[in-house]
Amino acid sequence: RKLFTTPKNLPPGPRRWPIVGNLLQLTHLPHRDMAELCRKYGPLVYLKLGSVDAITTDDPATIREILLQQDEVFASRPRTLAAVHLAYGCSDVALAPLGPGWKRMRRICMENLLTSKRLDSFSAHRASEAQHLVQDVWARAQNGENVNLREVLGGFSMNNVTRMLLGKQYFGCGSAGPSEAMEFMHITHELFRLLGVIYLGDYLPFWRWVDPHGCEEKMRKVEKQVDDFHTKIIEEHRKEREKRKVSGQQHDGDGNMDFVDVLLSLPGEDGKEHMDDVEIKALIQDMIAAATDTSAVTNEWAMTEVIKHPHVLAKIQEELDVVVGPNRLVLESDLVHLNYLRCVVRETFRMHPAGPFLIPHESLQDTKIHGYDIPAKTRIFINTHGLGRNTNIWDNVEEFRPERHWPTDEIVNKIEISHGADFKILPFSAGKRKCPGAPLGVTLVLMALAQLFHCFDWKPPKGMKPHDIDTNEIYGMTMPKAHPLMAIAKPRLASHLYRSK
Ligand code: HEM
Repeated sequence: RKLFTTPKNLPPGPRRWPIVGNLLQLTHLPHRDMAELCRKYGPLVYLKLGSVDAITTDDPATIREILLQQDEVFASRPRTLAAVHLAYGCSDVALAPLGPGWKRMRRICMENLLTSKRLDSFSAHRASEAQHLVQDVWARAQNGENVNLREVLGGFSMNNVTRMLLGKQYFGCGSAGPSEAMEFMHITHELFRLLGVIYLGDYLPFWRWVDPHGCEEKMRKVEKQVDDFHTKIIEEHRKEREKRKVSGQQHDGDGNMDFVDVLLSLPGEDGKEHMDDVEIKALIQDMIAAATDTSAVTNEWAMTEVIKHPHVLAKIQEELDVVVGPNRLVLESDLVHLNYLRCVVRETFRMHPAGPFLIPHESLQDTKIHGYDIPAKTRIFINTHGLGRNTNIWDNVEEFRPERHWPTDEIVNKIEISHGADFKILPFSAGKRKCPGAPLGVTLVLMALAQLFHCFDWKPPKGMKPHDIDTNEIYGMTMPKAHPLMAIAKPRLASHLYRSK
């Protein structure tokens, strides 16, 4: 067939081996390998991963071309085995291919779950979780313990998300109970891990039949556990609704409804009275996966960099002392005024983006970028980690310097924490697939950081200097720090503020 087809003018890239293509050139940190390839071959690089065509880029103009100019072509998702097993056959939002199914599920999210009105209705929950975070760290600080920031920040994100989605708190005084919390944590961790794995069976069809590490078997096991968990949650909610109906009790408005309640009350497709359980489960599953890990990972990185740079901590606290003062805790309404902290978050996203490759996109048809041929079904690795360290657009890329985001030429109203018109950072992506939870994500990140820096001084554990703290990462769907961040917290406000309800 090769003799009769016109050879494709593919983007430049490394030499490929038969069958495996470039798969063996990728290490356990593929975002770093791909950034290296962009340095060598240019802003757009072609790779053959087994039988799959792939391109990668860390260049703002090329990213804009893919996510905005050619959004229709590149906004689909590959049907990976993890997506099939762990996202209800790709019937969710995040891993669904572009099409009417994705469009409908995304609209349900945008119009019913992630509206500002709905998010506002959970502000009291968020305030109580912020208070709980402060009390938790305070208790640990009183005992002179090192604080495991991964644990406390993970608990904060998880509780916020599960209270909003499922009406349950998993950690702390009102929690659902230790065994249920452990079960939930275990399932979600395993799910994240499997979603992040580059599974060879997706690239080399024969590998799937051999599956020497039993990867697909593990996916099936987690698929079943997740489904049992969601079935239980839906049944509990149905029973509650039934009880309320029998006792004639009403929700006061829909302000008290968690996401499962909302989804149970929505009509289904084609005139059905209700949405299917599978659709509800897929959406809930998506929201838990998309919201918890991203915000917790970002917070741990921000804390890491700030504790490594004491002068940054001092500047954040200076701002907090002016905006909030020493006599109360931070409120959500303060967050828009914390511009230096907002620069810290932008700088964190530059150096440690939560999704190093966003969620991989896939092209729907043959197209061209910069004159090169891009075949249909090409997998797109937009390298946000490489973008933040691209020396063509950033100076001193390894230096954590929030000031670089402070505008020089205008009066600062509010520092935006998104990609910005120049596409130099891309924490929430852009175009059709951009993150629909960005406002909530930004609030969760800013709130946790503002509370922790306002209430406490932070130092590395005894015997360590700030610059000893490591910043190694682990690759996955999200990219956490390799080792949990431990630090010493010293309260800096009057003690009654830590105890108040
Ligand atoms: C700091 C927090 C967060 C970060 C950094 C983040 C980042 C991202 C990124 C990079 C994507 C992939 C976009 C693409 O593939 O082009 C994404 C997708 C998504 N995010 Fe977020 N996110 C965060 C919080 C949230 C929250 C709180 C929710 C919902 C409650 C959420 C829901 C989603 C969904 C549903 C998608 C899939 C969108 C689609 O495929 O159409 N995210 N997010």
